[in-house]
Amino acid sequence: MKMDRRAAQVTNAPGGPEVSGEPLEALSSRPVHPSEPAEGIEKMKLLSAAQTRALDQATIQAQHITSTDLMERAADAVTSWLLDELLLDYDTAIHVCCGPGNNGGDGLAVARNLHRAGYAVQLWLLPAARHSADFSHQQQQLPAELPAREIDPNKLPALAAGAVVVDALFGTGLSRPLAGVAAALVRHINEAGATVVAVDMPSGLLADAPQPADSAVVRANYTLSFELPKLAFLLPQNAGFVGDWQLLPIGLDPEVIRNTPVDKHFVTAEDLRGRLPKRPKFSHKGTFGHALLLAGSKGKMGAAVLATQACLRAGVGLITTRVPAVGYDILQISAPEAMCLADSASDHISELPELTPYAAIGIGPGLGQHDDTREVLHQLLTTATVPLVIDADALNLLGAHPELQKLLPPDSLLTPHPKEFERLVGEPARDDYHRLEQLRAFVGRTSCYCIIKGAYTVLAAPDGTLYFNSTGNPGMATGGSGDVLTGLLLALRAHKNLSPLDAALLGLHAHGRAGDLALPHTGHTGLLASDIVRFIGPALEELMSE
Ligand SMILES: NC(=O)C1=CN([C@@H]2O[C@H](COP(=O)(O)OP(=O)(O)OC[C@H]3O[C@@H](n4cnc5c(N)ncnc54)[C@H](OP(=O)(O)O)[C@@H]3O)[C@@H](O)[C@H]2O)[C@@H](O)CC1
Ligand SMILES: Nc1ncnc2c1ncn2[C@@H]1O[C@H](COP(=O)(O)OP(=O)(O)O)[C@@H](O)[C@H]1O
Ligand SMILES: [K+]
Repeated sequence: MKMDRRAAQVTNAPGGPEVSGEPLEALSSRPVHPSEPAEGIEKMKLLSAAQTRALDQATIQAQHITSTDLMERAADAVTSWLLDELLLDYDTAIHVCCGPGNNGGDGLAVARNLHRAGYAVQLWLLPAARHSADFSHQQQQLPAELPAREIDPNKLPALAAGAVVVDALFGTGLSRPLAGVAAALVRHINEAGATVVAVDMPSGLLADAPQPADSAVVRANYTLSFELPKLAFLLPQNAGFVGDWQLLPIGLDPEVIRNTPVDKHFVTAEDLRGRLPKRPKFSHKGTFGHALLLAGSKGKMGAAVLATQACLRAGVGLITTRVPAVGYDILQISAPEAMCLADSASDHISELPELTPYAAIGIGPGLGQHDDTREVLHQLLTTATVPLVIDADALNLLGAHPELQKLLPPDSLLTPHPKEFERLVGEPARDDYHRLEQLRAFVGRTSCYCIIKGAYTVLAAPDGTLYFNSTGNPGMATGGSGDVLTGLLLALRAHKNLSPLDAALLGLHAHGRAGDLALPHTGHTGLLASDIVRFIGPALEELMSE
């Protein structure tokens, strides 16, 4: 079976265990009402560990197969990946470490497959009082020439740096932090310098909740998960455990997946393709809306320029950009397609223009936090009747003056990075899971859409449903990328045939995709925000209806 090429990859950002918190599932049962999400955004649901186990069982029933059959599919997929992607040599030492449950059962079947194919497998079992039925079945299938040795805590296996370790200790059945021999073995694996491939989950990592700070968790180079990603893979704090993650299809039942209610999605190109209306033959600039952008201050005019250019490249009909007087020439020269309204103040924006002509309004990039500008934001929040996109210093002003948050028109779209989000809610997050709860509470309180930017930017809809973006790359971690996103989102919010949710999802996807399309021309290091602007057009074209 071949690897699913849809899989995204995690950057190897510094990651590590952080402080523990209340499990996300427990917290999320409070304010959130898992609802059917936007029609059709369902290709990659993020299931809880319990839902994943239920899906395995439901697949077994629906397809009239045994749990062993499903395990064999999983083991075949892992074996093929190891052979095709890791390009194992026959003399590479492969250590398969198995726990007592079905994750261990997967490992036993992988070890058997590799042994039969002629590879140098050593099989290690964690001592346990009980084993799952499928584990025991797999153990009986082992050929006599493949001995399974029990791990001796006083003599842990010697793992050479060039070896491959297949971590099949624990998967979705992890019920508590690892201790004793399991924890010792995990720490031993982490120190060995071998290539570590985790089956389904890095052992010790929970699928959907944080574990205590000092827990033993496998630090995998690769995590091979089945069919659907897990929430844990998308959070920066777990990057050092998960490594590059890949999804291997094992034929889990699509009907059951469709009927499983979730409140978290991993949004793929497949979900969004065709959602951007094609430009009609007889369209004119009025068809695509007139956007107003309030941006820039002395020394930060680049933000206004990038957001304006991005808005234009994202197909807005017209854009007018309000800038301080100092920015007038700069904007007119660098974005000749835009109209420019200069403020009477030289260095900051001090007056709100007449709002009647506009279909959507963006505010924030390079704005500064002058008192006059705060007053402009206040007036905007109280008078605007069209969609708002709020970014950067406009968010910082909302954080510094929380009373303004009560004025946010419903369905506004806020675009903070984690630090801006912290200022907005006025409290640091304990960890990435807690931050998601803060995000859900914020959108619930304000009836707005809000994202938190990052490698997997997450969008929260007012009902608390979370949508993780799947595009983008670390080259985009560069000044101005966020300004480009604001301009792009503004254009899509000005589009009269897009819902607020579709505009946000399309914008996030196209932004990351534009960064991905720029990459072959620039490399990660040389990628600039203006390169993202250049590829917005092609990125949006991929999402356009026929
Ligand atoms: N279902 C299917 O058909 C398919 C499932 N698949 C595979 O199954 C995996 C899930 O298997 P699973 O449910 O058996 O759980 P698993 O992760 O092996 O661990 C459970 C065992 O560990 C124990 N245990 C838990 N925490 C512990 C701790 N901290 N320290 C020590 N022990 C601990 C726990 O014992 P208990 O909690 O009862 O004490 C129990 O014995 C999944 O990730 C995928 O790889 C695939 O083959 C596809 C088909
Ligand atoms: N490692 C990464 N992978 C994918 N996208 C990234 C990564 N780092 C940053 N980005 C994207 O780049 C943008 C950065 O935004 P922001 O932090 O506001 O930058 P700035 O304030 O400089 O404009 C966000 O859209 C974010 O999702
Ligand atoms: K594992």
